[in-house]
Amino acid sequence: MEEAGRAVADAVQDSFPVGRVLLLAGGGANGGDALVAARHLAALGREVRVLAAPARHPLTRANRKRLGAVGVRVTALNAAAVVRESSGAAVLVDGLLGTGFTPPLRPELAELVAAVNASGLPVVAIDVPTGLDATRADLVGVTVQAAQTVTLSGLKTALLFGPAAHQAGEVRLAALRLPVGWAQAEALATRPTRTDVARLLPVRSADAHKGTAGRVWVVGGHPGTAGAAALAGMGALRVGAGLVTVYSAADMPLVMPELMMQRHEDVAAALAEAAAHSLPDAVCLGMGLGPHAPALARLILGWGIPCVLDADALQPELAGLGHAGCVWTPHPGEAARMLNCTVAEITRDPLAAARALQERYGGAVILKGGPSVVAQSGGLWVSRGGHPGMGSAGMGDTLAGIVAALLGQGLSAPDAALCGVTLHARAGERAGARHGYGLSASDVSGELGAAWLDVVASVKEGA
Ligand SMILES: NC(=O)C1=CN([C@@H]2O[C@H](COP(=O)(O)OP(=O)(O)OC[C@H]3O[C@@H](n4cnc5c(N)ncnc54)[C@H](OP(=O)(O)O)[C@@H]3O)[C@@H](O)[C@H]2O)[C@@H](O)CC1
Ligand SMILES: Nc1ncnc2c1ncn2[C@@H]1O[C@H](COP(=O)(O)OP(=O)(O)O)[C@@H](O)[C@H]1O
Repeated sequence: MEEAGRAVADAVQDSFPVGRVLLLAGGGANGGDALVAARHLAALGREVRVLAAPARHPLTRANRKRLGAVGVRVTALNAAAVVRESSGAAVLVDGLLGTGFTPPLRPELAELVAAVNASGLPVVAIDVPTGLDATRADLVGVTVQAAQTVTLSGLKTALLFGPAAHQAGEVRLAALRLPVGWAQAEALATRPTRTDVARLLPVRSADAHKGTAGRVWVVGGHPGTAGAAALAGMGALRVGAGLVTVYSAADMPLVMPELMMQRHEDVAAALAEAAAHSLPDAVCLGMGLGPHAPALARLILGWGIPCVLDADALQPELAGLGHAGCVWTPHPGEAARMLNCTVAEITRDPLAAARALQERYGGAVILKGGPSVVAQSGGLWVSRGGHPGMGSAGMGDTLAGIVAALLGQGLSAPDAALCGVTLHARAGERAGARHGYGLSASDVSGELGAAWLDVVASVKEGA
């Protein structure tokens, strides 16, 4: 609570350095964080006013006493007091309710939230704006509209996705060292910076050649959806795969002459024959592959080599067959199929869904969206960036090829997943700046080389 309150005080001081600060403290730990923030702000010489509910949490009670001991008076919290004290304040800190809130909001709290929103003051919310259920991307009732949210320990679903995220304003993460026993039950995520990602990207020696830069097999395409496999192949080549062979049951468009396109009546037999000769560094399968996808997925998973399972290969019957080198890349519809639930259940809490997928399927999971979530056994990462123009067919196929190429260049499944979504999103931003909503997956592929250079440059720029 001490670290949390201090982080909130620092954020207020950074973003709203002048004028009186009005702090609202509920009775739980969220209110305790507000009381600690008030003490630190007072120590910095800021004029503070504190309105607090009776403290129910023992640490909150203790921090109320400490605040009194340094001469800060605490006044009873009610809507009339919020209206009165808002006048002349420069910023309001919302420490009413945090992750302990269970909807629906009780009427006295709803009245306070209305008074906060009517105050016209910029609001800094602690952990989550009051009224948001931290584990839901949708709104569950009246909610504080924050200018900034200082969230504690990790990012929550409500701060990242859907209409809930619009209530949070700019989100700052205060990574706390939690006392032993304060394990978080909810799914929390971090959002790596581009610099973090740049440090994971493969670096080649000067004498690298096509045989050492990753041999990737793409298994996809079916009459009518042959382009999906070609797009994955393009994505793989554009992030540096040395040799990309596409195995398909359909005739494919010649999109890049560098791709080795093989059409086979019996793809499984062709793959088995090629594998008997030598296995590739990574495989990417499922894009437009059609009904044979589960059987081919079983074959390829049995090889135990790094692989990406996408589209038609994302089937519930494969649960438990994943290994540490697999990356599963569902969009919410495919995720719902894999978890046997509705799409609404996936999009209501994408962090929990990504975690459940990883636990059930193994390896790493990319739950795609804007933003995408990467789940791995050690935790959850949320990607940055992308462009709304990326809502067009074939974008996911491109991503699957990108991730396979990174696996083929030696990255682990979680690192390939994180680097893949980052490069894909950055390339999407670049292509979006040129093409707007007319963006196509091929345009994104064309920007991947420049996106890679942007990510690497971030280390110098400190982004
Ligand atoms: N864990 C961590 O890592 C850390 C957590 N930290 C902090 O702890 C916060 C979580 O604290 P928490 O559990 O005390 O809950 P919190 O959000 O203050 O709310 C509890 C109050 O809510 C009330 N209430 C509930 N439902 C309601 C409703 N429908 N309508 C109205 N009221 C309702 C309930 O009232 P009651 O039902 O008891 O009358 C109770 O008084 C977290 O967000 C973060 O700020 C940091 O300090 C450090 C690291
Ligand atoms: N608004 C957006 N912002 C960022 N990324 C997006 C957005 N819309 C779509 N994407 C990305 O585009 C891809 C779409 O994947 P998917 O639905 O599987 O496409 P397809 O099946 O057509 O290949 C995902 O990687 C997703 O994250």
